[in-house]
Amino acid sequence: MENTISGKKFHIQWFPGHMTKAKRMMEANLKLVDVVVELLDARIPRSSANPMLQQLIGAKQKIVVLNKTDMADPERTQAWLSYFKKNSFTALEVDCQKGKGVKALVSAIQKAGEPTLEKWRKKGVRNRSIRVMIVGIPNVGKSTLINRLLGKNKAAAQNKPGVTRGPQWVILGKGLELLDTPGVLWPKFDNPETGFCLAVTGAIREEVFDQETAVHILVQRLLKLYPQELSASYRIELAPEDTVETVEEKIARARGCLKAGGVLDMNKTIQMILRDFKTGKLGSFTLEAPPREEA
Ligand SMILES: Nc1nc2c(ncn2[C@@H]2O[C@H](COP(=O)(O)OP(=O)(O)OP(=O)(O)O)[C@@H](O)[C@H]2O)c(=O)[nH]1
Repeated sequence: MENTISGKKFHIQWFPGHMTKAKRMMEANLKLVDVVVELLDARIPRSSANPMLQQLIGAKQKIVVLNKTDMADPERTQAWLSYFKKNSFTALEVDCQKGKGVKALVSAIQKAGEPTLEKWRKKGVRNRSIRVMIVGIPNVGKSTLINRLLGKNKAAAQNKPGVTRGPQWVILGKGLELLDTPGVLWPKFDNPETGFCLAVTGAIREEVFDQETAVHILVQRLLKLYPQELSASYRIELAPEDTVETVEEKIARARGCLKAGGVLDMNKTIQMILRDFKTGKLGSFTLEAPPREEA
């Protein structure tokens, strides 16, 4: 993929090959479940969704869950939840790291599974559990959510895309059974904007995109959306004549990113900004607004 975004060329070296196996496995597993929980990154609800999922799950019940809300703009999270609800989706917010919203999710799954149970009851089956599966793009927090639902550290959660494996059903209690293996949705790169959002939030490995360009676009975006927060976070004064480059230099100076001889170390600065954004240290930012708001 190569294209321009905000006047800058943004290229992602993406080889979808290794996602094919994950996709096949997910398709097979989807057939086994009653309720699908689609986990999205609250900072990029559009880019972290894969529209193909809807085709794959057909008429099955789906719950949209915005995760990492601790790192997202609360106002935009509410706007996205309203948007999903208006479009007839059950939508919730969670912070899987702290376990916020997980109880409400369990209730929502029980509610979503009720029509299936009703069908089974009509056939005379009384003790059938609701079968659930979590799906989402790499690094969105699937394993962390499974751990939260299990209440113990069973599935391995690591901050590296593509590490979740090992299928089996686990009993959650409350009439719920969870597929231990989440469905890994392949990231979509239908436009450079999506690629950029996936890159700066950690859904794709840093080796496959140009960090400098990604950070330039990120700083440009933050200057537009969250200038006060950016200025407060790095303790820099912003001026009307500032450009992305001058702002990055101010950040380098404020953070003492210097090479020998007092020269600004822009490489180090770029990596620091990217890390600060990814980990939420920079602030609670959401890069995408729901469709109607943007009009
Ligand atoms: N701040 C924050 N971090 C989170 C949250 N949920 C998950 N994380 C972090 O995000 C990273 C990825 O989480 P995982 O649970 O491994 O994600 P995954 O979707 O299973 O990842 P893959 O195995 O790559 O598909 C980890 O460092 C988690 O600690 C959250 O709500 N807030």
